[in-house]
Amino acid sequence: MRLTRLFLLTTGLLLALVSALLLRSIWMDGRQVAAAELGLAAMERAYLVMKVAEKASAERGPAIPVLNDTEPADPAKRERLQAFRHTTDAAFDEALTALTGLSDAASLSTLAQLQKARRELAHARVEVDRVAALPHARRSAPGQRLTRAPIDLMFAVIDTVLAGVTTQSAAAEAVYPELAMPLVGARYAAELREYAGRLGSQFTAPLATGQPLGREEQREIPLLLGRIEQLRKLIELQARAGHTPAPLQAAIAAMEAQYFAADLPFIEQLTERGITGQPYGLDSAAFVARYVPPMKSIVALRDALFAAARDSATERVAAARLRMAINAGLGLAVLCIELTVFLLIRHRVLLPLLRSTRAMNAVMRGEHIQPAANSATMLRTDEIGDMARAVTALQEATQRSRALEAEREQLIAQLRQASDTDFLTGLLNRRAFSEQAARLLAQARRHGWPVALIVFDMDHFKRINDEHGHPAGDAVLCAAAEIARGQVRQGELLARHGGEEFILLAVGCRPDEARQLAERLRLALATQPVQLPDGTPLQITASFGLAWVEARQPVELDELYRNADRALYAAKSDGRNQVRCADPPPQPLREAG
Ligand SMILES: Nc1nc2c(ncn2[C@@H]2O[C@H](COP(=O)(O)OP(=O)(O)OP(=O)(O)O)[C@@H](O)[C@H]2O)c(=O)[nH]1
Repeated sequence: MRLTRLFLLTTGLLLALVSALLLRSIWMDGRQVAAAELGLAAMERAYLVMKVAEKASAERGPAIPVLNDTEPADPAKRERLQAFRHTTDAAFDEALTALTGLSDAASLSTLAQLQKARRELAHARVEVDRVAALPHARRSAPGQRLTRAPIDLMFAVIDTVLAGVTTQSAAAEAVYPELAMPLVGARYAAELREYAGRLGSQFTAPLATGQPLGREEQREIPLLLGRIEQLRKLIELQARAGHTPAPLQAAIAAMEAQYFAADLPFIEQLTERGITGQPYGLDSAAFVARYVPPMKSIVALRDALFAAARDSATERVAAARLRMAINAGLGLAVLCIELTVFLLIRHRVLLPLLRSTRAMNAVMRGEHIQPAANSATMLRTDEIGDMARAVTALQEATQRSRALEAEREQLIAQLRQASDTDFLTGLLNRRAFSEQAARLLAQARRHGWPVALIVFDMDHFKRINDEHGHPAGDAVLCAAAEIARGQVRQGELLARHGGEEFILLAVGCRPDEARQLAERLRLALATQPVQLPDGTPLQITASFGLAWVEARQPVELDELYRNADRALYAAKSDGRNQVRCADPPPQPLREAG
């Protein structure tokens, strides 16, 4: 597997793994935060239900005077009861609103319990109103105890509400088991407040009628006192479990001082009088004013216990959120670092490697690539920089060596051309002609082509030299070569054979075509005056000797040349400026030029 692919694969896997771990951590933290928030919300709802219990319990206070009212009825007592009923209804409404729409089992169960309690309360209120509407003599008739039944109904309401408190706070305790102590303590305090109220309720009717305590009250009071003492111990136990915050300690001390140290001895005195038939020494209103206010210390303790639990739960929610934020932050940081490392390795190692590999491949293919002498990679001081510099040096060395090689090739080609070329006319020289002619003749032999050889020599050239100077003779030779070159076709080999003699080999040229070619050459030379270096035009002529072999005949260059030379000699001898053929026997073809 290629390194880049392997790197991409491992980085991708690593990224996926870290992302998965990060998501899992966030998901788990999120669940903890959600659970903590749910627990806190359950705790708040438990508190709302406790408030319902408190308000419904408090409603008994003004109900008893109404039930024991004499004729004519006191409207103030009824108004006071009505005001308490409104307060209870508001507490019910608030708790029911908080519970409505929730789908967890605890909330559904609490909602059902509260709805049941509200129905029971409505029934108890109907009973209170019905009994209160009866004549006083009937209500207060000894042994009737008609006023007791509606109050018992109201007691039952509180039992139902407290069951709801238990359900709801159990939901919070499930999330915060370590907060069970203060939560249970708060529940006990709510219960204590209820039993303290019930204890007081035992006296309001006897005090209102001035009668001693009945059998029922005498049986109920010790039971209530026992339950109250039991709850007192339980609360103390719950509150003192673990660290007890200062506000909680103060609330316990206040309850002990106000209710247990002052209110309960007062109740014991009243009980003693009620049993022995002594006068109570106060009416029911004075009793309420004396007994009820210290009970607020129990409610205060309940609130302090609940506040301790709530503060602790709020701290836990905040801690869970902080943990989630830290985990998410750390995870994101790891992701960012990994991405940065990935990009750094890719940018600083892999890409320079790829570029260097491409450059090396280009060097091997012989492509020209401009070395990036000033690139950022070249300026680096690390190993990649060393590698890039080495690759660039190699590129430069290779290019230098290529340039030298090309120069050498060019030089060789120039030398070869110079060695093949006649320096004066630029035509092939005799040596090169011999080499190339040998190849052409071999080709002609293979294919059985006819071959013609024309040798021509400038007429009276010595005279030109003598009359116009050697440079003029050179110029005439150059001009003659140029004129001859103009008549030659592709595949025909023209050369300066030496001195003022030229030679032309035509392969695949039949004898008649060869004759026409020689004649065309002769005519061209004879009809185009040559410009001497001093500007003087000069008419020149040349004599031609032609030799050939027919198609599929054996052919040798030397023999052909000898025959052509003989024909040339004949042309010279016959007066020059003419073409003579070697075979068949030379015949004059001369036409006046
Ligand atoms: N300017 C010049 N003259 C050359 C060159 N090569 C040979 N010659 C001269 O060419 C002349 C040849 O003269 P000859 O062989 O007598 O022939 P010719 O004068 O042309 O007379 P015919 O061939 O019989 O017509 C000599 O004077 C050579 O010096 C050359 O490269 N340049």
